[in-house]
Amino acid sequence: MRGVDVVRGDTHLLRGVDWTVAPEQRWVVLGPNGAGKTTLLQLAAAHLHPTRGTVRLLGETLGAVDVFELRPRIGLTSAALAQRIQPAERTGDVVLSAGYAVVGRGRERYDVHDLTRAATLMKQWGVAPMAHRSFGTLSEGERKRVQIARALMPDPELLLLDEPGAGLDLGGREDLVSRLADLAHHRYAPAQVLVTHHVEEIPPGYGHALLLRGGEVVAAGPMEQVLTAETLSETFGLALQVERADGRWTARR
Ligand SMILES: Nc1ncnc2c1ncn2[C@@H]1O[C@H](COP(=O)(O)OP(=O)(O)OP(=O)(O)O)[C@@H](O)[C@H]1O
Repeated sequence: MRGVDVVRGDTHLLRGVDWTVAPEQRWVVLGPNGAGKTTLLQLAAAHLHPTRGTVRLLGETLGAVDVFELRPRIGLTSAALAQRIQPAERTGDVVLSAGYAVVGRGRERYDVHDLTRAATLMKQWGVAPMAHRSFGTLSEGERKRVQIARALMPDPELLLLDEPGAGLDLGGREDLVSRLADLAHHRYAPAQVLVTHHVEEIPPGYGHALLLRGGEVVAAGPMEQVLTAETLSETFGLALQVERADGRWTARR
């Protein structure tokens, strides 16, 4: 992104954003409520165009590419997408139908490759035993993992996770963080961008951070340089102490 503004009425949702994610990088986007994180991710998912500036995604420029060709190359999980999944949908179909970028299994035909990939991803994300259950009967943690398996189904080049830890209990969060850490360390995994409010949710293996406040970038770059008491305090508007131990981060007043 170069000089990106997103403006609605008189409000700047994003202002002057410059940001580059390289294929092998894993980024966390941190900021308080209303900072513009979801808006940033919507741009990165080719679901939104900038008002000003340039967004280049996977070698294509937004505005000069058919977004329907671009979107299957990008995996996205978000609360908004999760709401579109029918509670009665079979969990296995939620994952399987992602290959066709549809919610709800219709008349698509799946080959053995699709079925094998869906089964493998469901096993990796610990949801294989629920394949035959309806999505609506799953716990929040299980639903989150199903959504990530779904996002990975088309083998995307870029994976965008909007608050995957929201609504999870401590055990669910720790399980998710360790699975995301495994994915982060995987050599052939896609570039990854994870949006969160909490430094405790940063998986080991994520090396870069972008801090957002009021639609503007406070800091962006290698995690150790960016995630300091000073920048985090500025981002969240309160005096914070930041600590790192065994690859995990904590913050407190
Ligand atoms: N269409 C719109 N018109 C005006 N303001 C909008 C519009 N869409 C979003 N906003 C505002 O833009 C700001 C940024 O929203 P965004 O959802 O990107 O923030 P966020 O950082 O993801 O917040 P949260 O952490 O609460 O999810 C918010 O104040 C929101 O109310």
